[in-house]
Amino acid sequence: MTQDATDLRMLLKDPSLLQTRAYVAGEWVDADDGKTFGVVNPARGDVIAEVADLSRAEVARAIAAAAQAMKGWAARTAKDRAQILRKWFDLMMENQDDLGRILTVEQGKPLAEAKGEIAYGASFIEWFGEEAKRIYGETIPGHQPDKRLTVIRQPIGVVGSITPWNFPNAMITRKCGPALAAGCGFVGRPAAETPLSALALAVLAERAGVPKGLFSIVTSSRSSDIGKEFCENPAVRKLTFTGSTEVGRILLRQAADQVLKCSMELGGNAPFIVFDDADLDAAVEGAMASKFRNNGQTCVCANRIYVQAGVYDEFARRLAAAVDKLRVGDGLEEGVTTGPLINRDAVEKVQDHIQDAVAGGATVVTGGRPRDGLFFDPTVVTGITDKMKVASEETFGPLAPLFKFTTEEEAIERANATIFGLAAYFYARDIGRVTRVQEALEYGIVGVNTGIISTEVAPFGGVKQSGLGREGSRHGIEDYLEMKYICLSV
Ligand SMILES: NC(=O)C1=CN([C@@H]2O[C@H](COP(=O)(O)OP(=O)(O)OC[C@H]3O[C@@H](n4cnc5c(N)ncnc54)[C@H](OP(=O)(O)O)[C@@H]3O)[C@@H](O)[C@H]2O)C=CC1
Ligand SMILES: O=C(O)[C@H](O)CS(=O)(=O)O
Repeated sequence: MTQDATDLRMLLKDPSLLQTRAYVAGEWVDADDGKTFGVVNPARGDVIAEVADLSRAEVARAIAAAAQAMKGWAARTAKDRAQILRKWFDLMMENQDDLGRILTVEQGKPLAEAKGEIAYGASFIEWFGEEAKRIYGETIPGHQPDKRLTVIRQPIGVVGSITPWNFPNAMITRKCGPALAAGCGFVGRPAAETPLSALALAVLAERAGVPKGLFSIVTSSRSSDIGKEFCENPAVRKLTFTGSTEVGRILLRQAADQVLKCSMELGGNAPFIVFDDADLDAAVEGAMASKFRNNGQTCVCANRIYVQAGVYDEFARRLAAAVDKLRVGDGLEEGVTTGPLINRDAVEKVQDHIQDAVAGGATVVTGGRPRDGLFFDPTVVTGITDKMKVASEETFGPLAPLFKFTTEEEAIERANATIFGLAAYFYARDIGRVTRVQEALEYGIVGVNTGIISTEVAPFGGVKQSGLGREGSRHGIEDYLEMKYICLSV
């Protein structure tokens, strides 16, 4: 499919938001060796920008600058830090349309969804600006007459951040929001596929008054090198990562040498269970929202859809009808609901899961084929069994595989039979069943009669091999603080 090359600057009200140099220690810089890497529009296949390709040396400078800048930043009052974060939030919302267009062009999601991510991402900056003012300590009754005991909480230090391509704005703000609110310095390395959204965030951080050097965005195609700098540089005291469990394991191994504190938001394999007492129309609506958000490219997407035998055929029929209404295309086009996948590997993974299922006897009810470029049919497949790849691997694409079950106990056992434990969903109306199932599911997040759970006010994170720690909520700032116990002898 030949289409005009994307001229992103023509799409923006404020073209200065489109930066291709890295933001290091308060300056916009090229790589020391002048190298760049290309950023591709997944909907059209054209290179939309050449971005500075940094090595460890530039990242080390960003870390040193963050360590220096955080001394003054941590000494400011919480209210002062909160006011600057609030200004950053305001600027993100004022520029929501431009930030959304940059995000759509580099990641692919439809503009309406991209603008939704900007609001979601901005909400973490707003939320943690408020939480900055609630970092309380405590006093403890002394264990001896001459002892006065207190506990204070202080910023952990410089934070290294590595984030994925599927939410190029919100995954960064879900980390830098609490980090800056706590008084930390922050060095963020965005995915090579989607650096432009991160650089636009840095433009607005500068305008909001975030001190030079405190916040850096280090763009690089050499992800492994940057990860090693974060894990080996003694000035880094915290590593926060969102991405696959496979890469999370690599980083945890590397972080062990320095006993580096880590937050890990990793892969998922979400079950979506429809019981025979469910509101079927609501269940279809929830399955559509959970499964096809970001074209299935989120870690909390329904990956396995279990339907009780009595309603299986009717649910499959209604879901296929809803899927057929989706409109696949360039996210900048009006009315498009489903963009491209991020790259060729992603297309091949979806195709592999479908071919594996059909080889095992499953039936494609609708969709099932790749289209031009990186586009793929939204797909529903019935007759899925636990032996198929889609039962144990995360598809990360627009495939809705329907498993049939008979009893509540069987559904819970099969839903929990995975190394992952991020999000799970189920639809039922019997209050006894709702109570039993929500407590029995081994997941960090459970959606009951809803397919969308993401909000800045609630703790987001997984159990088992889906991660360590929580992001968002009043808990999300804890990972950026250290607790100090002071024993004063009077
Ligand atoms: N739990 C959650 O919130 C999320 C989980 N994921 C999971 O990630 C997978 C797909 O996303 P994807 O981005 O491909 O995940 P990856 O884990 O491959 O990449 C995530 C980030 O890590 C970087 N990276 C890759 N290898 C290394 C390394 N050795 N050292 C340091 N950094 C590295 C990548 O850089 P680059 O891309 O430049 O190689 C990217 O910025 C799925 O399994 C999905 O479930 C994704 C998003 C959110
Ligand atoms: O990376 C992801 O998939 C996000 O964490 C999912 S969400 O927070 O946007 O729901």
